[in-house]
Amino acid sequence: MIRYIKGDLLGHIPTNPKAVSILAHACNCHGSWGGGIANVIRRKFPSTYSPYSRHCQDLGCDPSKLLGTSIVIPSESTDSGNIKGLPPKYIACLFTSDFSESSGEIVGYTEKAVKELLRQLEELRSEVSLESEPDGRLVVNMPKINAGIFNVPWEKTEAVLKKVEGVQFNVYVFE
Ligand SMILES: Nc1ncnc2c1ncn2[C@@H]1O[C@H](COP(=O)(O)OP(=O)(O)OC[C@H]2O[C@H](OP(=O)(O)O)[C@H](O)[C@@H]2O)[C@@H](O)[C@H]1O
Repeated sequence: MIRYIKGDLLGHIPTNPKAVSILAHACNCHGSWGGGIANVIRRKFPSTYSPYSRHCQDLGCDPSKLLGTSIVIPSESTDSGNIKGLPPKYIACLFTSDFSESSGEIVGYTEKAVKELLRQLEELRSEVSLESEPDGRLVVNMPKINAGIFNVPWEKTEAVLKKVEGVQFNVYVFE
């Protein structure tokens, strides 16, 4: 299920103030958050950049080992992107492209990475109170992933996200 919310993803506040919010974004395999929302996340949640970058280096920045996978990185409470009184946000990295993939390939990797993310979150929720809907479905907050620097028409990514069950996607639309 997709819910569109007008506004800045970084300003997301969960309905339950005790819940940990997941902010997901599309990542490359080079270990760089240079532009777009990745650069904003790097500035707002600096504690999450090294774990992302190290993860890429550890796998030799090898697209064949990274594309279609995801990692979840808890931010530090000292990161300026965290909101006072709320638990530190967790940043989810979806490895969807390495700049040489076609739109179709990016969409395929997006589906795999999102499903892997959900598997990780289902395990994590036994230890951490993750943001969820009243019916228990996990909530994943994201921008229109792939629709900027990765240059994939949003409708293609949207079609894939619509097929994923058991999760509520909050897609923030930055005006
Ligand atoms: N605060 C905000 N709240 C809500 N929505 C926001 C927003 N700020 C921007 N948007 C929108 O969010 C969509 C995605 O646009 P982006 O271009 O960011 O990401 P993308 O997924 O296409 O591409 C990933 C590569 O971008 C970087 O590349 P570099 O490092 O520079 O090489 C990464 O590292 C990857 O490699 C566009 O609709 C933006 O309008």
